[in-house]
Amino acid sequence: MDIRVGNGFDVHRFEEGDHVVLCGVPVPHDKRLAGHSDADVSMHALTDAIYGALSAGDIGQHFPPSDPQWKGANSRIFLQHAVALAAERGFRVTQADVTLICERPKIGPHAPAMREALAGIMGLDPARISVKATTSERLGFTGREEGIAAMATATLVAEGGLPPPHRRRVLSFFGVGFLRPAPGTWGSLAALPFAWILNALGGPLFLAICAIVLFWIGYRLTRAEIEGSDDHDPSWIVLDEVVGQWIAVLPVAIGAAHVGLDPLRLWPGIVAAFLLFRLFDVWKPWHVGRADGRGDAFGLMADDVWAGVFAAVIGILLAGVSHGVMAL
Ligand SMILES: Nc1ccn([C@@H]2O[C@H](COP(=O)(O)O)[C@@H](O)[C@H]2O)c(=O)n1
Ligand SMILES: C[C@@]1(CO)OP(=O)(O)OP(=O)(O)OC[C@H]1O
Repeated sequence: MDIRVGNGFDVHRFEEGDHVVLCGVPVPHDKRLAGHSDADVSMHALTDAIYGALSAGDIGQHFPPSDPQWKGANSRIFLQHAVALAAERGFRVTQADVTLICERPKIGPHAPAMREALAGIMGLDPARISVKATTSERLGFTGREEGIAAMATATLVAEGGLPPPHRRRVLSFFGVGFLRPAPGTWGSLAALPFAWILNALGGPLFLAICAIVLFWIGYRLTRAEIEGSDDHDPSWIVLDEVVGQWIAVLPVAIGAAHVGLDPLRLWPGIVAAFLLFRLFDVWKPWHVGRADGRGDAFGLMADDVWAGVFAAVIGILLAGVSHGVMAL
């Protein structure tokens, strides 16, 4: 694990105006901050803290004040760029601490909204963001209310393993999870041809082993993906549906192997495994709901395992009824 810490500092002077923008939140004031952009001094300090942790220069190098396209720009553009650059290099911002230095306006009442705003921009849990303020005891330029200074610290963590873009490719089953509507259903559908290929390659036991390995991969990658995020069950993660669907279809593969047929010949069984798995995954009865309720990476993967197991058991019962009782 690679942990980096960066700091940032910025100052903007006051000019005539009626509000300031701090951490993305408009705060009523009898002056405004002057700058080439929206002069969000706190967001600039935080952006620089992230660039600092990455040893990636500073905000002025990425967004030169001489460039007219940044005139009046919303500073979230700068912060988002820094977070994206971190992700590109395999880092996730896990914590940020911002201190504003000014006599006025009072920051305390706006701090919760500021934390929320930064969290939204950075895709981070607000609990991992701090916004605080101090006066400078009327000393210096901040004490004379000529401007606002801000300092910030950011912690970045690279987990090792797959960098985030590749991780997302795997977790979304190579983009299937981004199909809309019903990404889980698309994930289940996409799982079926791969189940057929794996079964053709090594039989039902090989398919079962692949499901176990994929569960472990999905768990590790999901844990890395949702750690520090407030979304603990992103809908685009469908690797769990792939594992569940493979489990659901296992009895069909075993049955086909038993009678020496291609599983495709048992297509009603495959359709039943698909529909039953979707039913249990959406309905979330008993263990499925309990696993889902854990709200962690293990639960995200395990609820589909249970849905797959339920679908497999009901599938076996239905097969028993149709072949045994009804002699179809
Ligand atoms: N612009 C500011 C400045 C300060 N605060 C809050 O007031 C507390 C006391 O400030 P000191 O400079 O005397 O330490 C400070 O801890 C902040 O909570 C503020 O909200 N806005
Ligand atoms: C943000 C940029 C963007 O043009 O301009 P300013 O709003 O003036 O902010 P500052 O922190 O002085 O400098 C960085 C610039 O890159």
